[in-house]
Amino acid sequence: MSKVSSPVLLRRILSLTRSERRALSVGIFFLLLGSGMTLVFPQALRFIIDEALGSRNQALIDRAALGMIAVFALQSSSEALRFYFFVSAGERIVTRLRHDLFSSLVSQEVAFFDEHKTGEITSRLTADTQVLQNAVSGNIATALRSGAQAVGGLALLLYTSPLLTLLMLAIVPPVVVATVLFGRRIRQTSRKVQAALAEANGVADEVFSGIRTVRAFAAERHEVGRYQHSLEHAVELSNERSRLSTAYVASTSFAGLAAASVVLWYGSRLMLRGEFSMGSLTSFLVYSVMVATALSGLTDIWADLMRASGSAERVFEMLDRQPSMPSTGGERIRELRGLVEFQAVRFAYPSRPDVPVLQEIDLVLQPGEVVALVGPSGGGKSTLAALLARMYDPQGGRVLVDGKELRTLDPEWLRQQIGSVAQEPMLFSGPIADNIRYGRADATDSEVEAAARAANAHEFISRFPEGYRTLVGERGVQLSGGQKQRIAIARAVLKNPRLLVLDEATSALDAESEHLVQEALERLMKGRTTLIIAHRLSTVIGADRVLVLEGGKVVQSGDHAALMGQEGLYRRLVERQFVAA
Ligand SMILES: Nc1ncnc2c1ncn2[C@@H]1O[C@H](COP(=O)(O)OP(=O)(O)OP(=O)(O)O)[C@@H](O)[C@H]1O
Repeated sequence: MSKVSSPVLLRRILSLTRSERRALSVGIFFLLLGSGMTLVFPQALRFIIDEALGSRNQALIDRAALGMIAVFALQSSSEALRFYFFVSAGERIVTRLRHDLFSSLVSQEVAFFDEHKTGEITSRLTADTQVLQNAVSGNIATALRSGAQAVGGLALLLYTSPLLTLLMLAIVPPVVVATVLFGRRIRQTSRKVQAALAEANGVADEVFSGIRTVRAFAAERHEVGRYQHSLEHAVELSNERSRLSTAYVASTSFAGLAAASVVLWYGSRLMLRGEFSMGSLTSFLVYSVMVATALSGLTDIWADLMRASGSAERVFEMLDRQPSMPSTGGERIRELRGLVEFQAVRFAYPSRPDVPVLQEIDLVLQPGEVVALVGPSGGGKSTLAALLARMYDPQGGRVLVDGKELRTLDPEWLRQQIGSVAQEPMLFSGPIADNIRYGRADATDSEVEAAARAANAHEFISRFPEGYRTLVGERGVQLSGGQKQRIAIARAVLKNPRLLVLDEATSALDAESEHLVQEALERLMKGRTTLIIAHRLSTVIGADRVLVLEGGKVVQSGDHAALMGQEGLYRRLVERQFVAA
């Protein structure tokens, strides 16, 4: 489960702070000042008891009290400043971390997203990084302060009485053993807790994005149950973690306070024998409680850091993950003609490697040719289209454009050459114009409008009071299916690609809408090499060639008329499926 050792992880967590060295140095300065002031306090106490009370001198008592107030004022303001510098640095660190993590996530190959739920991924981005932020801004600061107090306190203890100090230090070895034993288990459990929380997040995310389906099936109670179940798992694990942490913290803090009691006992005997003054014993005790508290604070923080390490492991794992498919780099073809070839292509989805989806596909699309894919559901049509856009790499055979294998081409460039219109186009929240511009951010307003006209979208857009500035919500819910399709077509028009991958909507549009979409698509396909997953008779009739895909193989190919002339799947499909079209 945990592959990295704690020191390596801690070093990596610490390395995050490098960019904030200045702010943190200032924070550490105030931290040391504050801790120093805390250490001065017992000295003042000793002074009051031994000197001022001893000599019954009122003026000395007044001076000592004033001095103490000054010490505390300095200590509190240093603490406040320390807090401010550490927390603000922590915010900046985690912001940068989230940015880097997000960049790494979005550049992962598509197959990665098949294997991970979106909720799980966003949980890494938010929950895990939050735990890290707490570690960086809170725990490290407190650890430094406790460390400074422990070291300073010990030095003063040694100075006051080496013998009592050694007595006190007898607790160190058992505490170290407990730290090592508990630390490891806490970290492992923590990792599991974060994973379980991510799982629960995944469920929530799925339900929210599919809320219409949930509502339609009145499945709210079922989903609440599912969420509850995954939460319970997280709670179980986090209870286990709490048990471990509390047992650890309680036993170590008991050890510390027990040691202080032993010191009190032995110190009192020394005082009775006249070897120790009252003030020294008091200050010694305060120092030992201080050191014990600091040490138990340190163990507390250690437990917290181990928790953070569980999250850190997950975050760093993701941050370091190299996508199996690069997103840039490679050759660019100067004047793309649009010749597409599939040569003996074999493919299975990486998430289900033993289920072959495409088998020995051989296919040539001449520049400008429109090829329609038809076939029974699950036959592999969408998969074939996805391979052309290089969403995945085939396990066998090659896909080429203009004679160059896709793997050798710059993926970013390749995707600029491909326009795609999905069955349910995805619109991003923002103005309509920005959505059309998605494929070409530098397009001018008049270019956007021209594209919308070509896509038969201009008219309905200009009917909105705000025209092209109309906002579409998340997933563009307030637009109809046909309108979304036309926005997606406008996007493709604006991009002006050589290659097109189209997925016709299966859902029936009303006749008017249907006609507008169809017309826009025809305009878009003109002169471009097009692979279209066809659901309408008019599309297959208009295509230069039709391929019938069944069980991942091309079982028939030819134009509509030729295929209708043959006994076979195509004719059956047309008679059955397209009858109504
Ligand atoms: N992301 C994925 N991960 C794993 N398997 C997948 C994935 N997408 C599709 N499949 C599987 O691959 C096979 C082919 O699916 P594909 O979507 O290519 O078929 P299709 O012919 O386009 O079907 P439809 O007409 O219903 O859209 C199916 O068995 C499907 O279960």
